[in-house]
Amino acid sequence: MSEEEELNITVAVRCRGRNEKEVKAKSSVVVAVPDITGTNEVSVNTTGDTGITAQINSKTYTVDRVFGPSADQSLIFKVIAEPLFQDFIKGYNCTVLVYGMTSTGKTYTMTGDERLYDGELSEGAGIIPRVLFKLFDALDAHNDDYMIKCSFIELYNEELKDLLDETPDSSMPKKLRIFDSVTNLNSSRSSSRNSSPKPPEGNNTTAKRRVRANAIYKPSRSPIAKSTLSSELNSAIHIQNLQEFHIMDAKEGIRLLQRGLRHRQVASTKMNDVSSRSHTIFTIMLYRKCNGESFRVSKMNLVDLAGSENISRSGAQNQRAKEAGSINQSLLTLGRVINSLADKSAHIPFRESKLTRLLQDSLGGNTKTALIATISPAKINSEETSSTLEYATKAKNIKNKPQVGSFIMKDVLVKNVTAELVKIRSDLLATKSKDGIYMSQENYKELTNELENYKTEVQECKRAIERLSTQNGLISKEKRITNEVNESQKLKIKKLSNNIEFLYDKIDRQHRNEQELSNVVQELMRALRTMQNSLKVYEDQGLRFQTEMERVLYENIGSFKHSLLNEIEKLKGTGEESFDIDANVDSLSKELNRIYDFINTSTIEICQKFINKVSEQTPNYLQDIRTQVESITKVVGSYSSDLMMHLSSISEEYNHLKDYLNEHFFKNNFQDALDVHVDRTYHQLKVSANSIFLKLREMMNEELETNKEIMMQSLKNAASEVVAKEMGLLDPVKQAWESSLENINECDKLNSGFEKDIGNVVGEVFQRINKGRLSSEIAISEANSDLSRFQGAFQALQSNDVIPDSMGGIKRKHDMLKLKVQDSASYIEAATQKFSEIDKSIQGLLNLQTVSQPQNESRIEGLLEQLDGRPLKPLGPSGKTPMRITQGCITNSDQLSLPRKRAYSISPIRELDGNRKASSPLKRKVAVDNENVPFTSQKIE
Ligand SMILES: Nc1ncnc2c1ncn2[C@@H]1O[C@H](COP(=O)(O)OP(=O)(O)OP(=O)(O)O)[C@@H](O)[C@H]1O
Repeated sequence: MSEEEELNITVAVRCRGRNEKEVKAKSSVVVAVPDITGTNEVSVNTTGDTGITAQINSKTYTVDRVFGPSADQSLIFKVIAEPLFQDFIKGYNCTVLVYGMTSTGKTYTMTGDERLYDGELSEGAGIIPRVLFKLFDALDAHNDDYMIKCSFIELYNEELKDLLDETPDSSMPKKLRIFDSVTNLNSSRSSSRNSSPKPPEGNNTTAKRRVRANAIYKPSRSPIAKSTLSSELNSAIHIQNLQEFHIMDAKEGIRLLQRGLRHRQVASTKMNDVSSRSHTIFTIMLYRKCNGESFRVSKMNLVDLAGSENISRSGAQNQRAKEAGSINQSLLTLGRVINSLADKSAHIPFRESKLTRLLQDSLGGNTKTALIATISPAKINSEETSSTLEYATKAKNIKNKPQVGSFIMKDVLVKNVTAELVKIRSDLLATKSKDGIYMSQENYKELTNELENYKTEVQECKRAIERLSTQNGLISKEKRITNEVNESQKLKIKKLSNNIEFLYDKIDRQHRNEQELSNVVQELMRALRTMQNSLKVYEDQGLRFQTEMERVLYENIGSFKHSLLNEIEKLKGTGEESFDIDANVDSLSKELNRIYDFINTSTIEICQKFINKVSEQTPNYLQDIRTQVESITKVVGSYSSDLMMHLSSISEEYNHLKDYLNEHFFKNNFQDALDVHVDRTYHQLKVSANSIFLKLREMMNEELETNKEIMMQSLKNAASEVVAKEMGLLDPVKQAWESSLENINECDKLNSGFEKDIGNVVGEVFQRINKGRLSSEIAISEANSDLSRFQGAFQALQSNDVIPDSMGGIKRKHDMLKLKVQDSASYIEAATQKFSEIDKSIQGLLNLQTVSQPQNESRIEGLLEQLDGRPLKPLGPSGKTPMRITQGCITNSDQLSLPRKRAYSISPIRELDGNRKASSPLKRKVAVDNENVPFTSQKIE
């Protein structure tokens, strides 16, 4: 490689396996890398898709080398660090950087396990320990003269710190300052950017001095005078006050590394338990004899950058956030520097941060540089992973012009080292001459003061320790007691928690019970409403039924009565008009049938509806039914008594008629038959009606009796009792429980009691419901059987042929009577004529009386005696002649040309003329033929 040849920065990616946190978070692997190495591509699928879409949504980055989770420390060293190391020992300045988000393995890669095991490194050792060991191995193998110095700096919050500085805390460590060196030993190779002013202490940096180091030179382990040698380097950057330590072997280098690491800023973050919060640079300076009198100077910077994480994701707060801010600020500038270098910009913003100033020579300078980007494979870090890879691929474009380092002449080197040695030796001599302790007066005083201060502090500390020990004893005792209390409280809490769980369970169950009860109550209310509606309908129907019954009965009874009265009137009249009992009897019969039908239909309908409703609804509303049925029963009772009244009034009317007929017309055996029929008919009617209503009433009563006190009331009581108890007990229990845990036990007891009660009550309710349902079912079946009995009764009533027979008999008898009445009427008519004739004769006789009174009188009397032999009765107030029909036989058949048949004697009682003497009765004897009325009166002589 020619010295002026440009060389790209080597960029490698190291992807670790998923760590514990990522596995716990079930964050999938979104980074595709080989298991160990073998490719230069890495792809990230930020969407987390799988399959083909994963490939489509993946982004691939190309770098120089990619290492997977199984790539070990030795492989990384071998592939990335060793080539640079080889260049380093050849005299090139080299830099290895690790960059990446927190917890991705930067420190692991750069330092790893730096401990020695039996003087050997472990497998986990990172680049720095490996370089140290490799370096001495290589140099010793070549048997060259060399000198090695190390420094270790940290950049934390934009402040530089010498990690190897062991200045006591009491004395202020000297501040490190960065200077751009203009005194390059090899000015022709110096960077054009190295134009900063010369550092103040750079007085020994004489240009281009060639020093031949002595091969036997063994530098002291004490730090070389500050800035003495560093100022002579051809480094572009000079750090004032930085201590550099000679090391004789790798172990010394390891110890320095460990010393520096102890001083490093670490903190625990959300993402890394031991997170490096700073950028560190471990620098190894190699002075290696190249030819004759000169030594080649080369430097190796091993840079562990702080995490490039997102502040919010790292959980950084306050100090951590500030750190993250400045870390990110430095990295941001680094990114801009990388971008500018990659884009070959005219201005490279190295001076914008200390980090970029320190790395100035490594990036785009004459250093050989490798960048290892560390990444996480997990999806949760995919954003940062992409960002890291963006950086890495950008950095890959940076070109450096690596150059072999500067030289230092052996004599200069020896002179400087000798001067240092002399100083150390004089110090040593002075120390020996003063009994092993040398110190300036000033230092001694300072130290004595410090010692006194320390003593005082120690005394104070002792007292504080004693105080604290006493306190500690007390606290320990208290702690023990508290622990015991805690334990017992924990037990109590556990117990209480169990109780609470148990109570929650109970409350849940109670809620469910409440819910069920409220559903039952709602059901009951619904059933009640339905029943009320149904009963309203029943009431209406009952009323309509009653009204209709009353109407029908009144109408029929009235019309029947009316027609009877008419007939009677007719009979009482002249007898000329015949009365039509047929029609009345027919209409009565029809009306009765209609009433029966109506009663039958209505009752069946009512009963059917009732039964349907009873069947439909739960038995719980029977109490209401009972009330309603009671009212129906009352209505029916009153209707029944009304009916009975009507029937008795009908019966009375019939009795009147019967009496009348008995008294005035029927003096024969028909009356008995008529009586029997009439009585039987009305008895039938009465019996049927009574039986209908008795049955109805019986049915209702039975219904009520059976279901009495069982259903509605008990269930209602039970339900309200349960709800009241529930509500009464639940609220206090809840409140008591919430207000105090101590009450929980009490609540528990109450709840147990309550649970028992409610169990009993609910059991009772269910028993009653079952009982009620059974009773209801029995009642329904009984009602059904009653209904069928009832229907049977109606059918029997309807198919009763006694009534029509009776009616037929009545009719026939009536016909017969009618004929007789007609006969009677004809007879009466004939008799009237006869009477007229007799009257005329009497008139004649009376006229004659004036002529021969005594004679006439005796003749009339004789005549009258011939007629009847009865005295004449005075006339009634109506002026009509009352008649009496007496069944008998005509005794004197010779006097009348009538067949010897049944005869009726008519005894008209006429009002006598005022002239006529009351004491002279007229007697007549009339013979009547049944069929014809050939009526002949005896001539009065
Ligand atoms: N490739 C790896 N193989 C095995 N363990 C690893 C690997 N990379 C990282 N680790 C482990 O992961 C943990 C975090 O790594 P490390 O501290 O090196 O991360 P970091 O990038 O330096 O984080 P920070 O920026 O916070 O300092 C450590 O316990 C380390 O041992």
